[in-house]
Amino acid sequence: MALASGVRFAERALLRPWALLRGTTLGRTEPAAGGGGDGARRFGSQRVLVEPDAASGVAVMKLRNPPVNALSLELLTELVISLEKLENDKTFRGVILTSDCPRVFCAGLDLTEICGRNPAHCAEYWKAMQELWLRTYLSSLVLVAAINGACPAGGCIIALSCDCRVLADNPKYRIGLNETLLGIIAPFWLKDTYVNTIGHRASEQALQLGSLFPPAEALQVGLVDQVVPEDQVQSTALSEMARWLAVPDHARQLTKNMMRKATADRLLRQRDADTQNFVSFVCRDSIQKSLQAYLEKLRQRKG
Ligand SMILES: CCCCCCCCCC/C=C/CC(=O)SCCNC(=O)CCNC(=O)[C@H](O)C(C)(C)COP(=O)(O)OP(=O)(O)OC[C@H]1O[C@@H](n2cnc3c(N)ncnc32)[C@H](O)[C@@H]1OP(=O)(O)O
Repeated sequence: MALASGVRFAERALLRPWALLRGTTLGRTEPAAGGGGDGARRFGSQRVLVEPDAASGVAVMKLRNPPVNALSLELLTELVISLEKLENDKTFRGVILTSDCPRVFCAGLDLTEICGRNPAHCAEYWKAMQELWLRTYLSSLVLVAAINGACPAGGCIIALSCDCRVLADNPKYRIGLNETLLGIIAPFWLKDTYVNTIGHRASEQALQLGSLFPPAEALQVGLVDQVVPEDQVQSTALSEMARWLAVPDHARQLTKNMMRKATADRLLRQRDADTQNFVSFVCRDSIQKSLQAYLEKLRQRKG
């Protein structure tokens, strides 16, 4: 189903979220393997698998957009809706966000969504990206990122929007904002998220250099909170979750809001201008050429 253009993503998501899904099966509920009662039923969509555990109030949300969980418009939409669904269900207090794709947590923006596309599509795409960031950054739930693969750019931003990050100890699983290496610029709210996590000087250096940090360095700079052997990522994420859930919700939520609201408000105040900046920037011929060359390099690297 083609999406009507010109209508704000957020408005449509609030009014008729299902209409945003193209060829998806969001809302499907099926029993988890070996599961029995309601607490073991999983739901989700084509690209986001949700395994809820009502007893603990924690859901595991798995990104599954193979091969690399690139943030397509569909994946962004499904993530927003799944998160909203859990937020609205008072059974749930926490979400562990992880990947269902081997070796990659999330490859960031789906470059095919902004390469060779018209301005209206780029605008719609960017609004969806803004929406996901706002939802995750301000979520009332405890969000723990169980980073079980490479985590560049937009993938890093999703992880940084969580409250806590556990990274698998594998030198190939690098994390950071590498936009400059693609010839593009992280917008101010990505930069703000970085600064809020690792501080101004470290961000200044890492953003300009487009650094992707291997696990030990990511831990050292403060991009992640724990680095553990790969087979312990989920259990460590659950332990972290327990630590965060031990705090009364209202106190934790108000504190989170106090820490993050100003950063989110900055985007909310200039969301349309940010979209226009993005569109006019990525639609430049020179930027399109850079993106095209980068995609080509990725495709050739494989062979
Ligand atoms: C002045 C005003 C300023 C205005 C603001 C401007 C704002 C600009 C936008 C800023 C935001 C940017 C955020 C981003 O997220 S940009 C995206 C950056 N992402 C990357 O650089 C990651 C690229 N991918 C990789 O490094 C690797 O793929 C990987 C994630 C490490 C995994 O490696 P692996 O070896 O397992 O897999 P392959 O490399 O072989 O990839 C498999 C196929 O997937 C395709 N692919 C990979 N990444 C992407 C992607 N991000 N988008 C689309 N497609 C991707 C790859 O080409 C392979 O495809 P193929 O099978 O067809 O060959």
